[in-house]
Amino acid sequence: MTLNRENIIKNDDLEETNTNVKKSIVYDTQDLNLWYGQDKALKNINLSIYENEVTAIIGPSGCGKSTYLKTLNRMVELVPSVRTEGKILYREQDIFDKNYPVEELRTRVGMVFQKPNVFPKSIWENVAYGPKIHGIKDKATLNQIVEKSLKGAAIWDEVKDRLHENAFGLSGGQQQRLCIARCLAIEPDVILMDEPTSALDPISTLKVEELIHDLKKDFSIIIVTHNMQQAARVSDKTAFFLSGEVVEFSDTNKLFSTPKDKRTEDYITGRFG
Ligand SMILES: Nc1ncnc2c1ncn2[C@@H]1O[C@H](COP(=O)(O)OP(=O)(O)OP(=O)(O)O)[C@@H](O)[C@H]1O
Repeated sequence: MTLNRENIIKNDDLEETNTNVKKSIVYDTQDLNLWYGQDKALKNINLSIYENEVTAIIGPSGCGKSTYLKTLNRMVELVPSVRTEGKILYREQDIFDKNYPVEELRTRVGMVFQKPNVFPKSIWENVAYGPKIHGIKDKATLNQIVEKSLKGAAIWDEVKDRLHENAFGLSGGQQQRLCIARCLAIEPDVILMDEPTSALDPISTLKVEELIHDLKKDFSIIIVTHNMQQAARVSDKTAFFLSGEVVEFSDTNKLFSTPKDKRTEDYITGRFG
Protein backbone atom coordinates (compact mmCIF):
# COMPACT_ATOMS: atom_id res chain seq x y z
CA MET A 1 0.00 0.00 0.00
CA THR A 2 1.38 3.41 -0.89
CA LEU A 3 0.14 6.87 -0.09
CA ASN A 4 -0.86 9.10 -2.94
CA ARG A 5 -1.57 12.64 -1.81
CA GLU A 6 -2.87 13.85 -5.13
CA ASN A 7 -5.55 11.20 -5.49
CA ILE A 8 -6.88 11.09 -2.01
CA ILE A 9 -8.04 14.67 -1.60
CA LYS A 10 -11.59 14.32 -2.84
CA ASN A 11 -14.56 16.60 -2.56
CA ASP A 12 -16.24 14.51 0.07
CA ASP A 13 -13.18 15.10 2.27
CA LEU A 14 -14.03 18.73 2.43
CA GLU A 15 -15.95 20.31 5.23
CA GLU A 16 -17.26 23.76 5.80
CA THR A 17 -15.40 25.75 8.44
CA ASN A 18 -16.51 28.92 10.14
CA THR A 19 -14.66 30.96 7.53
CA ASN A 20 -16.62 29.23 4.76
CA VAL A 21 -13.36 28.00 3.30
CA LYS A 22 -13.49 24.34 2.40
CA LYS A 23 -10.55 22.48 3.82
CA SER A 24 -9.71 18.85 3.57
CA ILE A 25 -9.28 16.61 6.53
CA VAL A 26 -5.77 15.32 7.05
CA TYR A 27 -6.46 13.10 10.05
CA ASP A 28 -9.81 11.68 11.00
CA THR A 29 -9.78 9.98 14.38
CA GLN A 30 -12.78 7.73 14.97
CA ASP A 31 -13.68 6.19 18.33
CA LEU A 32 -10.06 5.84 19.37
CA ASN A 33 -9.32 4.09 22.65
CA LEU A 34 -5.82 3.39 23.92
CA TRP A 35 -4.53 1.42 26.88
CA TYR A 36 -1.11 1.22 28.51
CA GLY A 37 -1.46 -2.28 29.96
CA GLN A 38 -4.65 -2.10 32.08
CA ASP A 39 -4.76 1.70 32.17
CA LYS A 40 -6.94 3.46 29.67
CA ALA A 41 -5.23 6.66 28.51
CA LEU A 42 -7.46 7.66 25.57
CA LYS A 43 -11.23 7.27 25.66
CA ASN A 44 -13.41 7.35 22.59
CA ILE A 45 -11.54 10.14 20.81
CA ASN A 46 -13.22 11.61 17.73
CA LEU A 47 -11.27 14.45 16.19
CA SER A 48 -10.63 15.84 12.72
CA ILE A 49 -7.43 17.64 11.84
CA TYR A 50 -7.69 20.04 8.91
CA GLU A 51 -5.15 20.82 6.25
CA ASN A 52 -3.10 24.03 6.53
CA GLU A 53 -4.33 24.73 10.00
CA VAL A 54 -2.71 24.74 13.41
CA THR A 55 -4.59 22.51 15.82
CA ALA A 56 -3.72 22.93 19.49
CA ILE A 57 -4.22 20.23 22.09
CA ILE A 58 -4.56 21.56 25.62
CA GLY A 59 -5.40 20.02 28.97
CA PRO A 60 -3.96 19.28 32.40
CA SER A 61 -0.96 17.04 32.98
CA GLY A 62 -1.64 13.37 32.34
CA CYS A 63 -4.81 13.92 30.27
CA GLY A 64 -3.40 12.12 27.22
CA LYS A 65 -2.17 14.96 25.00
CA SER A 66 1.25 13.46 24.21
CA THR A 67 -0.20 9.97 23.90
CA TYR A 68 -2.64 11.19 21.28
CA LEU A 69 0.10 13.04 19.38
CA LYS A 70 2.35 9.97 19.38
CA THR A 71 -0.54 7.83 18.17
CA LEU A 72 -0.76 9.94 15.01
CA ASN A 73 2.62 8.68 13.77
CA ARG A 74 2.30 5.35 15.63
CA MET A 75 5.31 6.20 17.78
CA VAL A 76 3.25 5.28 20.82
CA GLU A 77 3.61 1.64 19.78
CA LEU A 78 7.24 1.77 20.89
CA VAL A 79 5.74 1.16 24.35
CA PRO A 80 5.15 -2.62 24.29
CA SER A 81 2.08 -2.61 26.56
CA VAL A 82 0.11 -0.27 24.27
CA ARG A 83 -3.15 -1.48 22.76
CA THR A 84 -5.50 0.55 20.58
CA GLU A 85 -9.07 0.25 19.34
CA GLY A 86 -10.80 2.43 16.78
CA LYS A 87 -9.47 4.12 13.69
CA ILE A 88 -7.17 6.91 12.68
CA LEU A 89 -7.51 7.76 9.01
CA TYR A 90 -4.56 9.69 7.60
CA ARG A 91 -5.44 10.96 4.13
CA GLU A 92 -8.28 8.42 4.15
CA GLN A 93 -6.16 5.39 4.97
CA ASP A 94 -6.37 3.60 8.29
CA ILE A 95 -2.93 3.84 9.89
CA PHE A 96 -3.68 0.80 12.09
CA ASP A 97 -4.25 -1.40 9.05
CA LYS A 98 -1.78 -4.29 9.19
CA ASN A 99 -0.50 -3.47 5.69
CA TYR A 100 -0.14 0.22 6.38
CA PRO A 101 3.36 1.54 5.49
CA VAL A 102 4.41 2.90 8.89
CA GLU A 103 7.84 4.04 7.71
CA GLU A 104 6.23 6.06 4.95
CA LEU A 105 3.81 7.55 7.49
CA ARG A 106 6.75 8.72 9.58
CA THR A 107 8.32 10.46 6.59
CA ARG A 108 5.02 12.22 5.86
CA VAL A 109 4.54 13.20 9.48
CA GLY A 110 7.46 14.97 11.14
CA MET A 111 7.81 15.50 14.86
CA VAL A 112 9.37 18.20 17.00
CA PHE A 113 9.89 17.43 20.68
CA GLN A 114 9.88 19.44 23.88
CA LYS A 115 13.66 19.54 24.17
CA PRO A 116 15.60 20.21 20.97
CA ASN A 117 17.21 16.88 20.08
CA VAL A 118 19.96 17.98 17.69
CA PHE A 119 22.54 15.39 16.69
CA PRO A 120 26.19 15.90 17.77
CA LYS A 121 27.06 16.85 14.21
CA SER A 122 27.37 20.01 12.17
CA ILE A 123 24.36 22.19 11.43
CA TRP A 124 24.59 21.10 7.78
CA GLU A 125 24.71 17.40 8.70
CA ASN A 126 21.74 17.74 11.02
CA VAL A 127 19.55 18.97 8.17
CA ALA A 128 21.03 16.77 5.42
CA TYR A 129 20.70 13.62 7.56
CA GLY A 130 17.08 12.75 6.65
CA PRO A 131 17.40 13.39 2.89
CA LYS A 132 20.64 11.33 2.87
CA ILE A 133 18.83 8.43 4.54
CA HIS A 134 16.23 8.72 1.80
CA GLY A 135 18.95 8.20 -0.77
CA ILE A 136 19.88 11.73 -1.86
CA LYS A 137 23.64 11.75 -2.37
CA ASP A 138 24.27 14.67 -4.71
CA LYS A 139 26.05 17.40 -2.75
CA ALA A 140 24.52 20.30 -4.71
CA THR A 141 21.01 18.92 -4.14
CA LEU A 142 21.74 18.44 -0.46
CA ASN A 143 23.07 22.00 -0.23
CA GLN A 144 19.84 23.26 -1.77
CA ILE A 145 17.70 21.24 0.66
CA VAL A 146 19.74 22.46 3.63
CA GLU A 147 19.40 26.10 2.58
CA LYS A 148 15.68 25.82 1.81
CA SER A 149 14.95 24.02 5.09
CA LEU A 150 16.95 26.46 7.21
CA LYS A 151 15.22 29.37 5.46
CA GLY A 152 11.85 27.66 6.03
CA ALA A 153 12.66 27.39 9.73
CA ALA A 154 13.68 31.07 9.87
CA ILE A 155 17.22 30.36 11.02
CA TRP A 156 19.22 30.62 7.79
CA ASP A 157 20.50 34.15 8.39
CA GLU A 158 21.76 33.19 11.84
CA VAL A 159 23.68 30.10 10.72
CA LYS A 160 24.58 30.51 7.04
CA ASP A 161 28.20 31.38 7.86
CA ARG A 162 28.66 28.50 10.29
CA LEU A 163 26.98 25.55 8.62
CA HIS A 164 29.87 23.23 9.36
CA GLU A 165 30.12 24.07 13.04
CA ASN A 166 28.70 21.71 15.65
CA ALA A 167 24.97 22.23 16.27
CA PHE A 168 25.56 22.09 20.02
CA GLY A 169 27.07 25.58 19.69
CA LEU A 170 23.62 27.02 18.97
CA SER A 171 21.32 28.50 21.62
CA GLY A 172 18.32 26.45 22.77
CA GLY A 173 15.94 28.49 20.61
CA GLN A 174 18.22 28.12 17.58
CA GLN A 175 18.52 24.37 18.22
CA GLN A 176 14.73 24.07 18.27
CA ARG A 177 14.47 25.90 14.94
CA LEU A 178 17.23 23.63 13.60
CA CYS A 179 15.08 20.64 14.64
CA ILE A 180 12.19 22.20 12.73
CA ALA A 181 14.52 22.65 9.70
CA ARG A 182 15.51 18.98 10.00
CA CYS A 183 11.85 18.10 9.97
CA LEU A 184 11.18 20.30 6.88
CA ALA A 185 14.09 18.69 5.01
CA ILE A 186 12.13 15.48 4.53
CA GLU A 187 9.21 17.46 3.09
CA PRO A 188 6.54 16.33 5.51
CA ASP A 189 2.82 16.83 5.11
CA VAL A 190 2.10 17.18 8.83
CA ILE A 191 4.24 18.45 11.70
CA LEU A 192 3.55 17.22 15.22
CA MET A 193 4.91 19.45 17.97
CA ASP A 194 5.02 18.30 21.57
CA GLU A 195 5.39 21.39 23.76
CA PRO A 196 8.01 22.80 21.37
CA THR A 197 8.66 25.99 23.33
CA SER A 198 8.47 24.82 26.93
CA ALA A 199 12.28 24.75 27.22
CA LEU A 200 12.74 28.14 25.52
CA ASP A 201 13.03 31.73 26.71
CA PRO A 202 10.27 34.23 25.78
CA ILE A 203 12.09 35.67 22.74
CA SER A 204 12.87 32.24 21.27
CA THR A 205 9.29 31.21 22.05
CA LEU A 206 8.00 34.17 20.07
CA LYS A 207 10.24 33.27 17.12
CA VAL A 208 9.00 29.68 17.11
CA GLU A 209 5.38 30.87 17.39
CA GLU A 210 5.88 33.21 14.41
CA LEU A 211 7.45 30.33 12.54
CA ILE A 212 4.47 28.06 13.30
CA HIS A 213 2.20 30.75 11.92
CA ASP A 214 4.23 30.93 8.68
CA LEU A 215 4.57 27.17 8.31
CA LYS A 216 0.84 26.50 8.23
CA LYS A 217 0.75 27.85 4.67
CA ASP A 218 2.53 24.69 3.61
CA PHE A 219 1.89 22.18 6.38
CA SER A 220 -0.75 21.01 8.81
CA ILE A 221 0.45 21.41 12.36
CA ILE A 222 -0.69 19.79 15.59
CA ILE A 223 0.77 21.30 18.72
CA VAL A 224 0.51 20.07 22.30
CA THR A 225 0.92 22.93 24.70
CA HIS A 226 0.46 23.61 28.40
CA ASN A 227 0.38 27.28 27.61
CA MET A 228 -3.15 28.45 26.90
CA GLN A 229 -2.01 31.88 25.71
CA GLN A 230 0.16 30.07 23.19
CA ALA A 231 -2.76 27.95 21.99
CA ALA A 232 -4.83 31.12 21.63
CA ARG A 233 -2.03 32.89 19.75
CA VAL A 234 -0.99 30.21 17.29
CA SER A 235 -3.89 27.87 16.63
CA ASP A 236 -6.97 27.84 14.43
CA LYS A 237 -8.66 25.02 16.31
CA THR A 238 -8.24 23.78 19.86
CA ALA A 239 -9.08 20.46 21.47
CA PHE A 240 -9.44 20.39 25.25
CA PHE A 241 -8.51 16.99 26.67
CA LEU A 242 -9.43 15.86 30.18
CA SER A 243 -8.80 12.40 31.68
CA GLY A 244 -8.20 10.89 28.23
CA GLU A 245 -11.34 12.37 26.67
CA VAL A 246 -11.92 15.26 24.30
CA VAL A 247 -14.24 17.53 26.25
CA GLU A 248 -14.47 20.21 23.59
CA PHE A 249 -13.08 20.80 20.12
CA SER A 250 -13.80 23.95 18.20
CA ASP A 251 -12.40 27.07 16.60
CA THR A 252 -9.84 28.49 18.98
CA ASN A 253 -11.59 31.87 19.24
CA LYS A 254 -14.85 30.18 20.18
CA LEU A 255 -13.30 27.78 22.64
CA PHE A 256 -11.57 30.58 24.52
CA SER A 257 -14.37 33.17 24.31
CA THR A 258 -17.51 31.07 24.62
CA PRO A 259 -16.65 27.54 25.78
CA LYS A 260 -19.64 25.22 25.65
CA ASP A 261 -18.61 22.88 28.46
CA LYS A 262 -18.29 24.02 32.06
CA ARG A 263 -15.10 21.94 32.43
CA THR A 264 -13.49 23.83 29.53
CA GLU A 265 -14.50 27.11 31.08
CA ASP A 266 -13.07 26.07 34.45
CA TYR A 267 -9.79 25.01 32.84
CA ILE A 268 -9.25 28.05 30.65
CA THR A 269 -10.10 30.39 33.50
CA GLY A 270 -7.50 28.68 35.65
CA ARG A 271 -9.84 26.99 38.14
CA PHE A 272 -7.92 23.72 37.82
CA GLY A 273 -4.99 22.15 36.02
N1 LIG B 1 4.93 4.78 28.60
C1 LIG B 1 3.85 4.79 29.40
N2 LIG B 1 3.51 3.70 30.12
C2 LIG B 1 2.43 3.68 30.92
N3 LIG B 1 1.61 4.73 31.08
C3 LIG B 1 1.89 5.85 30.40
C4 LIG B 1 3.03 5.94 29.53
N4 LIG B 1 3.05 7.19 28.99
C5 LIG B 1 1.98 7.84 29.50
N5 LIG B 1 1.29 7.05 30.35
C6 LIG B 1 0.07 7.41 31.09
O1 LIG B 1 -0.94 7.80 30.18
C7 LIG B 1 -1.64 8.94 30.68
C8 LIG B 1 -1.53 10.08 29.68
O2 LIG B 1 -0.16 10.52 29.63
P1 LIG B 1 0.35 11.61 28.59
O3 LIG B 1 1.82 11.71 28.71
O4 LIG B 1 -0.23 11.31 27.27
O5 LIG B 1 -0.37 12.92 29.17
P2 LIG B 1 -0.09 14.45 28.86
O6 LIG B 1 -1.43 15.10 28.84
O7 LIG B 1 0.75 14.60 27.65
O8 LIG B 1 0.71 14.89 30.15
P3 LIG B 1 1.82 16.05 30.34
O9 LIG B 1 1.10 17.33 30.05
O10 LIG B 1 2.19 15.92 31.78
O11 LIG B 1 2.94 15.76 29.40
C9 LIG B 1 -1.04 9.25 32.04
O12 LIG B 1 -1.84 8.65 33.02
C10 LIG B 1 0.32 8.62 31.98
O13 LIG B 1 0.75 8.22 33.26
